Amino acid sequence: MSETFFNRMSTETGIELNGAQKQAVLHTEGPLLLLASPGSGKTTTLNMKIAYLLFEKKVAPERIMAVTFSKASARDMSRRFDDYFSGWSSVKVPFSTIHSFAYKVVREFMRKENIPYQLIEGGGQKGRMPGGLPLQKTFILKKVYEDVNGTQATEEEMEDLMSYISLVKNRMLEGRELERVPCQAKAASEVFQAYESFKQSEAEVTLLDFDDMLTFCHEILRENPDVLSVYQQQFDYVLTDESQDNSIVQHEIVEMLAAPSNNLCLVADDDQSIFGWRGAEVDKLLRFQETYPEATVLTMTENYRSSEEIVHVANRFIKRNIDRYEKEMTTPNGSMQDVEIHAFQNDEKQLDYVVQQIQEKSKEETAVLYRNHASVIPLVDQLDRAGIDFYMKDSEAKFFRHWIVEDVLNFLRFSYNDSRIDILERIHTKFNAYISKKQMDLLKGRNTKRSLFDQLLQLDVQEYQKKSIPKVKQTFHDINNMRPDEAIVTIREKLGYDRVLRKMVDKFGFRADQLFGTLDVLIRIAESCDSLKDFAFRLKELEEIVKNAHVRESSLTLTTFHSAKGLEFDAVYMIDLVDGIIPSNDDIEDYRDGEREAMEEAARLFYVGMTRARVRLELLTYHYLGKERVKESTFLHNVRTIAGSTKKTNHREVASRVDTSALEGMDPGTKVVHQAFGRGTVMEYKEGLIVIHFEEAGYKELLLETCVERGLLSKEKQEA
Ligand SMILES: Nc1ncnc2c1ncn2[C@@H]1O[C@H](COP(=O)(O)OP(=O)(O)OP(=O)(O)O)[C@@H](O)[C@H]1O
Repeated sequence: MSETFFNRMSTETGIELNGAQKQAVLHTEGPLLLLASPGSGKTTTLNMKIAYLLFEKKVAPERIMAVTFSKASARDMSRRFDDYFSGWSSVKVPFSTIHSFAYKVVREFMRKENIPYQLIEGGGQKGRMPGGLPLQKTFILKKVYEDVNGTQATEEEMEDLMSYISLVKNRMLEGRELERVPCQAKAASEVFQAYESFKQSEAEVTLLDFDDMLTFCHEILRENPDVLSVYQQQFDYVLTDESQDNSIVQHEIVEMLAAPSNNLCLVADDDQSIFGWRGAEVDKLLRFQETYPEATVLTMTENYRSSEEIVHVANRFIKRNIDRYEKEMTTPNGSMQDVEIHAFQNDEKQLDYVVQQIQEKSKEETAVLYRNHASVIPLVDQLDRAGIDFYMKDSEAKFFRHWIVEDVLNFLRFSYNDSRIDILERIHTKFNAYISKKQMDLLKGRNTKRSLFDQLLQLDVQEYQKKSIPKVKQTFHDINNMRPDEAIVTIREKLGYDRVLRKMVDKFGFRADQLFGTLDVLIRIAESCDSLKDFAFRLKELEEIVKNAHVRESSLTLTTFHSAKGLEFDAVYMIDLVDGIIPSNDDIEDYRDGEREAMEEAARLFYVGMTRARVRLELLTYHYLGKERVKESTFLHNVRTIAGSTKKTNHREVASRVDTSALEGMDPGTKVVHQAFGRGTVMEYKEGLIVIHFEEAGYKELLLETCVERGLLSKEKQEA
């Protein structure tokens, strides 16, 4: 009977399921973990499974709970389902997110219990805080931060606090555990507790943020067996896609809901878990059989998406990670073209290359992938100037509102007219005229249209100011006649803005790479502008372009690695592959301190990126970012090693001088034994150094030559 179904499915959809996929479709009763590699048809199989339940087992659609990761993936899933089956039936499957289910539970419960509540995220908030500000999450957080610390939170601290709160709630942490979660914001755990008590007691109604949906829903279901039972009886089958990105609280909601029949199907790829920073808990998957001893675990490792070359490189690459289910990804697709690696002199040359490639190969469905939002702005600028249309998956205009951008614009405004006290007020502490608060107050009282520098000199100024103020005045005057890129460099170097920023980094814990990165991006944009006015205008224009880029139709997609999840393209360019960006400096530091979690997540992000490509995968790096010398990404180095060893060229310059036979295939992920340190896994091989994580001795960087010469290191023998 099922063969008839599969035959019909293949005629209707053009997809002939493989053995593992069919097995996954047919396994409907009891817990199932479907662990699968990228492009192995997870989403496809999940759709087919739902079709099987509906059309073959005649399950009513409302008795299936099909959960996706985000609203966007719920839409994608629904569209794919319609593409496959709209000719078959007009049934609509209610795909939803855990969040929307949780909100429904909370809503119904609060209504029934007559508990008034209000959301503090997502717009449309009613009510005011003491002081008149709207009852919104950010305002509340700013207020409680100030109450706890006596100072205002910086933008970075706010961002970090938001992630911290999300993580704490998604992992359901309490008490001392709160202090163990790293957060750059001062006294984060106290701020969190103050925030929680504000929400519960300050307003007339209970205030809820988005994460509260999950924790409240969890609590309601756990503490009210009658309520839980009502929801359990609504669904016969629970299926979740992208389960590697579910947090503990989300996993537990799903588990409660699927009980007692446990007709639960989790579709996941532990190697694509990239949301650990907001509480995703891959460990839950790794322990699935502990939770459900009767569970079936199926793996699907045949990648239908990518070429042989891409699959080979990605498969070898991800083995550098230790915390994972071991799988071997293969592909029925043939050989197409090598994975290309290009190293440019600087980021500007990389940009030129990408734009030129896109122009030449405009027919291909292409994506440019990057880690940070800011790094794509210069590309947006160049593409727009070249008249190339693009779509941005997660268009983010926040860059243009960053205080660094505001500062630079204010410097430029002041260079036009140095009598504007309102502008000097905002920047007087940020350049080297050393204007004190008292002097500012005196200036404010004067109210004339003359140069504020001239007026300052009439006040009681310090000896050093007598020299510095005329110089600064002249520099501002010069800036007004400069090209905009030159003007920004002058602000940074001659007016001392860089120095001020460095001090702020030390004092307030800002991230230096972000601040200076923002300035570098501004310089890139300024380079194509003729005047300061042009530059200011162009920034506004770019902000609009970015804001509108998520609605355009185009064969070119610009997206962060994170948002590329689940997508596929003919050609993929991964840009800015340098240490400090991917992996980030924090990832590298943690790793050197013996904590591999962040580094492994960064590697997964890199892996998600590579596995989006069907045919052409280009990995791009450079030697200089602006003026700063940078190192190519460790991950790119891994790929070079893998690609090199595939071609049988000897890429191991050091090893070639010694007996290399012991090292054949010692790529990241290889299990080794060291005479002194015991068993371990190769993490990295770079410039003669091999980094190994030993089970007992932890991380070691060893000189490969020495290890080989002395016969200290060998590959672990595979068990027969
Ligand atoms: N049995 C099959 N035969 C041919 N093509 C298939 C088969 N299964 C899936 N595909 C195709 O392979 C591609 C990848 O499938 P899908 O997007 O479902 O994979 P996935 O596992 O969800 O990927 P990822 O986790 O990387 O997002 C799609 O183009 C899909 O149509």
